[in-house]
Amino acid sequence: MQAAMPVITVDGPSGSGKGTVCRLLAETLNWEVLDSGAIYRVLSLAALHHQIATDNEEGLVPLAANLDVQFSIDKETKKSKIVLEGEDVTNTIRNEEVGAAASKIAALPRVREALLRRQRAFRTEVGLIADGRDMGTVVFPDAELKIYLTASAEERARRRFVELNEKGHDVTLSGLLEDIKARDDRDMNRKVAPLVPASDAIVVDTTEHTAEQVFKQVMSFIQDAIVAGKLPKSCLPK
Ligand SMILES: Nc1ncnc2c1ncn2[C@@H]1O[C@H](COP(=O)(O)OP(=O)(O)O)[C@@H](O)[C@H]1O
Ligand SMILES: Nc1ccn([C@H]2C[C@H](O)[C@@H](COP(=O)(O)OP(=O)(O)O)O2)c(=O)n1
Repeated sequence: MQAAMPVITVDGPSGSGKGTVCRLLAETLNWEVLDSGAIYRVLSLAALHHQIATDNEEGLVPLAANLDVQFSIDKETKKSKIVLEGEDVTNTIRNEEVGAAASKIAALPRVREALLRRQRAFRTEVGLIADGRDMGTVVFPDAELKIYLTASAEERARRRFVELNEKGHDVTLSGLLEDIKARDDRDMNRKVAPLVPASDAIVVDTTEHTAEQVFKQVMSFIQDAIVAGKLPKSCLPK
């Protein structure tokens, strides 16, 4: 039987820089990315389309189990594309309302259970960078390297403000800070798979660091894992 491919997990709260670091890592190592948050976001949009409330666990479980979603990478732009029930939802799922609804749905134990197999199926021919909240604790507890990114809520709200402003969204810094705190509270205090660093995760506070600095630091952890024999040397580019 073929050995399971290596996994690097990157967990942390909203705006801590997970997506940015995961994209850079995937490009450098030429590995696949699992954006697990996008799965929860897509499910919350599907629930909206099918008029299923975010607390209706009975209704959400079959929707999660049969979610008609495709993740792909556009060959020309190299950007990821997400299609739900035939509709391109790549941008729609990124707004804060969908994020908040995703966080509510994500608190339901049977919904999480229904999405487990779909997430684990991302571990295929090459290595996997897994981005989320419970990648190191629940989905890939045997991952070769686990990173937990964090930053102050104020800095994370500031980052989102800059990002959404650039995209032309009408948002306020105080509103985003409130949203981020509410989401942290829900994600960290739910009963199943709460957002916590795995006991064997390396915690990195990114508040005072640029994305480039954080990426370099994570690359140094990869080097350490190679020296320790946890990751194969072949995972680094020639
Ligand atoms: N270390 C950093 N310093 C400043 N801005 C950052 C940093 N890391 C990411 N960003 C920016 O902050 C925003 C949120 O980052 P993102 O990677 O989407 O976070 P997450 O996936 O954890 O929610 C993006 O606009 C990104 O460009
Ligand atoms: N592995 C995961 C990923 C996301 N979630 C939930 C909780 C999060 O608030 C929402 C949205 O996650 P997402 O990673 O897209 O959010 P951010 O980009 O970090 O703002 O989904 C989860 O419970 N478990």
